Amino acid sequence: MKLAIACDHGGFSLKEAVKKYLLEQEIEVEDFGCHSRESVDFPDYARKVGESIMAGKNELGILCCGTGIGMSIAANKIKGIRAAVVGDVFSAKATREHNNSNVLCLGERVTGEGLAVLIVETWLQAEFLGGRHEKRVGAIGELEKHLC
Ligand SMILES: O=C(CO)[C@H](O)[C@H](O)[C@H](O)COP(=O)(O)O
Repeated sequence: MKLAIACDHGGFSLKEAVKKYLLEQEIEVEDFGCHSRESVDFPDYARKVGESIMAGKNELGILCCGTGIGMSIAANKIKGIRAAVVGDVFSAKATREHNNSNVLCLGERVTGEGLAVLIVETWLQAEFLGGRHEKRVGAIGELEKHLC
């Protein structure tokens, strides 16, 4: 599996920790930056990850910022991206099983490194359940077509 990862300055340390974990699991990671604590704008990085997924270059993405919220708002503007801010293990599993989320957003100023890695592990191991959720995820796609 190929995974895209990125952060802003507020999520830099967490991105590095998550990346280290992923590489230890022998998961192929494409790192879109940033690469330091120098202030940057998170939408630029959400865009890089979202576009790489929609172009088929990566299957899933992980975005880290201070809260995870700005990254998720930005990533969800890209058609086909279902980004979820997650701060607990239950939601990590549910957002794959029910929402088929393809981007996980984490907040370094909110979630400790140990929990964040557990969230990543849980999110990657969970699978979309389909069934009744298929129709609902499809309805999200309809919203992207501006039908309402
Ligand atoms: O966008 C965010 C909040 O949703 C991220 O947490 C950013 O990392 C944060 O806004 C950056 O804030 P800073 O004061 O410029 O470090």
